[in-house]
Amino acid sequence: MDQIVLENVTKTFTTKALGTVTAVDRFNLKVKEGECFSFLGPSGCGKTTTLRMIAGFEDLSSGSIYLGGKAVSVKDKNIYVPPEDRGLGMVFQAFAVWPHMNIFDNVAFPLKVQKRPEAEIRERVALALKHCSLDGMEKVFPSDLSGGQQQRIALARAIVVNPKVMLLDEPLSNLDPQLRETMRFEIKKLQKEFGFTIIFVTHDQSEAMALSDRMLVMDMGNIQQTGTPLELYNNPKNRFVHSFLGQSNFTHVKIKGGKAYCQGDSSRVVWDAPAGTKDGEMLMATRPNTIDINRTEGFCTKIIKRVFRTDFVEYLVQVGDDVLRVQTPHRNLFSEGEECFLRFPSPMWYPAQEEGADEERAKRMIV
Ligand SMILES: Nc1ncnc2c1ncn2[C@@H]1O[C@H](COP(=O)(O)OP(=O)(O)OP(=O)(O)O)[C@@H](O)[C@H]1O
Repeated sequence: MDQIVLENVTKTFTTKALGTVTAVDRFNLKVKEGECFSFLGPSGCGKTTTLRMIAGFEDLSSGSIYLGGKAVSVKDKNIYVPPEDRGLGMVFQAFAVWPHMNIFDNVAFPLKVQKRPEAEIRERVALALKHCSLDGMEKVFPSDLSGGQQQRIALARAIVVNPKVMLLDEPLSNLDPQLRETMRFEIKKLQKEFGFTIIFVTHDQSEAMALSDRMLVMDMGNIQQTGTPLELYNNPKNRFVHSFLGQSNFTHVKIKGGKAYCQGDSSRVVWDAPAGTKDGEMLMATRPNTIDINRTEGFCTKIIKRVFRTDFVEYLVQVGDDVLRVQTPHRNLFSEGEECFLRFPSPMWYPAQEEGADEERAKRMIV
């Protein structure tokens, strides 16, 4: 069953400084029950606004939202269900545990708002604390706890209402990298135990890749691509998605008769273009760790620079007008200035004119 459905959801904001900005533009999405789904995108692309509309904190400019098959926001029918009646758990970036309340009272708060009987509150808080490894700490105040423990209070407070949907907006961004890793694991564990559907908002690609069953990449209010982490990483449909998920090289080439020629050195073939590619300018996109650098076969060039990193060696090499990064394990090392050959197994190909898309997007947003 689809647990969360967004149909043509649009949100515009009007401010004196910027005029009207389309924060979310005709957004369509279906998230299945029990799925962990991430929104990924750069700052200002509309992730939080979308989440806030699902939560009911933000009105829609147009479109509809359904949770568990029930209409919760339908603009043209004036349907609006307030946040507390949407059956959601939420954890936000500034996780806002109340410093003047002990752990028990923090976690019990949503149930007290719902005026649940005392005995039920005690039972449910105890269960939530146990699942978040906070049992026995009921009387402790948040100020005496670490960031990770405080984050657990926020999680316990979210799961105590038995939500069908959990909205997580950059919930780990205040934590150090090791704790982030642990908390990711805790969230997945809680999801398994409680079976809720997650929408996870982040601008951290590795976090989204590690947590999600499916995810989408947004840019300037628009969904660029939706799919599993692997689909998006291996088959990014445009240059933006390619560069947002992992590291990218973009090589300017000119296609002629199925061959990709160097820009800046038009007599040299870099690689074969896919069958049927029309003549003209294109971008050949590669990941630095997929380029085969060797001493015998491929496009001949020289090492401009070599940099040692912990897990790999990075070389900078010239291909036509572009400098590419190549990353390989620490063996068969090349020296700076040494001749080398490059092979590009399965590059992606994008239109060269996509380059101007950033300005275009910016223009489109101010109407
Ligand atoms: N209350 C508001 N009034 C005016 N403009 C707003 C408001 N809230 C958001 N915006 C604008 O809407 C756009 C999307 O913002 P949003 O916070 O959804 O982005 P985001 O992807 O969550 O960014 P971040 O990762 O930085 O949190 C931005 O251009 C932002 O300036």
